[in-house]
Amino acid sequence: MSNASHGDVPDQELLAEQKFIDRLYEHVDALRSRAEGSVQEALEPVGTGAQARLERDINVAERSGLLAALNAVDGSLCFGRIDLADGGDHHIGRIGLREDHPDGTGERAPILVDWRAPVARPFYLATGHTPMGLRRRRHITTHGREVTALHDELLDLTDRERTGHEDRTGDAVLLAALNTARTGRMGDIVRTIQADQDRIIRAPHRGVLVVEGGPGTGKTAVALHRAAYLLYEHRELLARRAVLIVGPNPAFLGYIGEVLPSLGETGVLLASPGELYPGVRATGRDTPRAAAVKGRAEMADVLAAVLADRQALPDPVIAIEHDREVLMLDAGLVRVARDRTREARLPHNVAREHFEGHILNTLTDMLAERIGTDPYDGSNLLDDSDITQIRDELAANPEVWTAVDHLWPRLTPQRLVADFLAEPTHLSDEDAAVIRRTTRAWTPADVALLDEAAELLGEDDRAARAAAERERSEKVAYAQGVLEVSYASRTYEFDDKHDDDSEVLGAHDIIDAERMAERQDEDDHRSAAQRAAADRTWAFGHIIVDEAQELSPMAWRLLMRRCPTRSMTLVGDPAQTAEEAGVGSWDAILAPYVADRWEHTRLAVNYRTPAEIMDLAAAVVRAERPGFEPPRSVRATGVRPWVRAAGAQQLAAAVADGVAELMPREGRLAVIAPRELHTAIAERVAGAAAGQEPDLTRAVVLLDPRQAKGLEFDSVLVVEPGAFGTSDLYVALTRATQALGVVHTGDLPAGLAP
Ligand SMILES: Nc1ncnc2c1ncn2[C@@H]1O[C@H](COP(=O)(O)OP(=O)(O)OP(=O)(O)O)[C@@H](O)[C@H]1O
Repeated sequence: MSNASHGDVPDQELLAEQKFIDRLYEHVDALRSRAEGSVQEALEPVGTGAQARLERDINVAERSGLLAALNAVDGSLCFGRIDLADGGDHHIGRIGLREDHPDGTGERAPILVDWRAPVARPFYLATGHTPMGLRRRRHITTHGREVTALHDELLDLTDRERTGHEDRTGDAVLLAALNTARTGRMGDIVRTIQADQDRIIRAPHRGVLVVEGGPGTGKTAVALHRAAYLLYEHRELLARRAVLIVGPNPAFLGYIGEVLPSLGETGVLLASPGELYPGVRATGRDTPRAAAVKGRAEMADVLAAVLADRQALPDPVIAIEHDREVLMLDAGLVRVARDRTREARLPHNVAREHFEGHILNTLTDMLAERIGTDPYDGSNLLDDSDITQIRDELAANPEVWTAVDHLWPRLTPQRLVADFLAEPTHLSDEDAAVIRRTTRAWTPADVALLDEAAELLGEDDRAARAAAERERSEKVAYAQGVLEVSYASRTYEFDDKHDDDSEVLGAHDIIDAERMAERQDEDDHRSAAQRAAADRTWAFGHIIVDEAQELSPMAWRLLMRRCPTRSMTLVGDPAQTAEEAGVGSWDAILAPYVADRWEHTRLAVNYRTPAEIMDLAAAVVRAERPGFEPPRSVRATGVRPWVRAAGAQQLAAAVADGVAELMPREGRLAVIAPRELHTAIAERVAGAAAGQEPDLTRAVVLLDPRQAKGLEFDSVLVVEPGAFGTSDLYVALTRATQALGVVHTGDLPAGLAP
């Protein structure tokens, strides 16, 4: 709330900001109604001409992109202002806006600076020691379109002017954000990005950037804001190639799903590792052991060996009847054909054509020798055209194809992996038993195997590709012409940069000629992210992986294939590793792909968990690893967490009491308990959301420790901590922003016991 008290005297500073914000919204409303009108217009039927349809597509893409961005930022458009030491100021907001210059020259002057623009950077980094040319930084708090508070920090310590809104400690806005009741959906942090976070968000590093930090250090927030920043900074490339954000499970992706739209960005694909194989929904669940076996790097070799077994040899011969002759394909002949085919080092399905050729040649030679040999001198009486005719006739014999199908079958990834999981080979008996499949459902760990299989098999689509390529080059030439027209007529002012080749969302920026040509197909109006979701071989412009410590080596192989440029941001915390399948160190993850060419950064301040709770959580880890250092909590609340014993029969009742006690007036509470207790607890805690993907926006949510990963709540009640492993317990204890209780019947783990 406003920190200035002026009695009945209107606060001039507030009034001035309100006037400015009103002007911004007038501008936005005008832009919006123009954009709405033109989307409508652009959607009007346009006849059947290719050119008309293409122009309509450009218009719809361009205008609806602008509209979506304007809608997304409504209500929190502008949140800051910087006053420069040499006069002048800039307002900072979620998007940049320009308006007509008052001098009527037709110039368009920036009135709101996008938070990602270089001009806005001092807003996040300037300090009294390093003012970066600033005199003052102002945080503007709004409720809807109304300005409700201002917080000013003087950065020029010699300046005597006061506004009446001074924030002496400089952290009032941050602390208010941290103490706000949670909604069950992660919010953006664009108003209060801290300097160490800003450096990561804007890191110019183009390769792999690893961001490590303990619970609540803002790793997820930073990763998402980095995505938004990169989309701004490299809009042309990234809008075309899309950004992929990988999170541990669909519930987590739902939790973070609103952050980027609130920053005006929608061209991003969010997916969990189980969603990365188009056409497959991984609804099954593996045991941790099975996921670990399936995730091992050796599985790549195992699958290759499994596939090699499918390139069979006759046992002992295959007899083919042809033209009253019987041709015998024996193991020796087929081995030669197989070795020659393998030498080409092509994926299995692509290599099949070679194998067919070798087998046909073998049979042709056999037959030619049999029917064409001169009985007197042993020479062959057949000429080339006879040989060709024999070959053609053999190629028309279905028995030949039955043999080829047996010896070198065409396979889909699904077939190969399903057969392997039904009867696993090339593994120890113990590992085979662990992964043998009992249901038909695919699991997230299977997805990496399917992807590996798809690589090994390849797709024999050369004929289709050649035809598509011919057609496409004609369209590209045509689309290039249309784009040139679009570039010449770029107009609108969704921009705060002065140079003209920056961030305007023009058709020329978001779509290049090739993509435009593809889009020309009447029913393909998909965005890059949508196209990427449907294409296993899509190469993303950038990949962000959250909870990166959980991914298995096989999952890394899949992700690295999706990002040939290795432009990636990986965030994680090895101390929170839950999955057996997870890789132990960044080195182990990255060495096979980028050797040591990756950067490591660390976040050390915990913005979520108050110091009192963090002390307890750290004690649990220290009991196992004495030197363990948790991140430093940015605030203390004075509220101590409590630990209570309950009788075995009273556990559910004690949980219900704990919930009543910890229930925040506003906000969310989570009960984190072993899954086998969920039914009993749900009976006592009315209205709690539960299940595989519980609705996190409900007041009370019942989770197991794995589901709690990455989430946060105002209050948390941890039940039966003795049943959790150390890292799961560490995760569970660090989810609360305000209050924590623990209820147990059994022994307490070391660190929690008094
Ligand atoms: N600069 C900031 N301003 C306001 N809130 C912040 C800031 N940085 C982080 N937060 C908040 O702190 C909380 C924790 O952030 P986040 O979930 O990104 O942490 P994390 O490192 O991913 O945690 P974990 O590893 O425990 O999942 C979130 O509510 C986030 O909005």
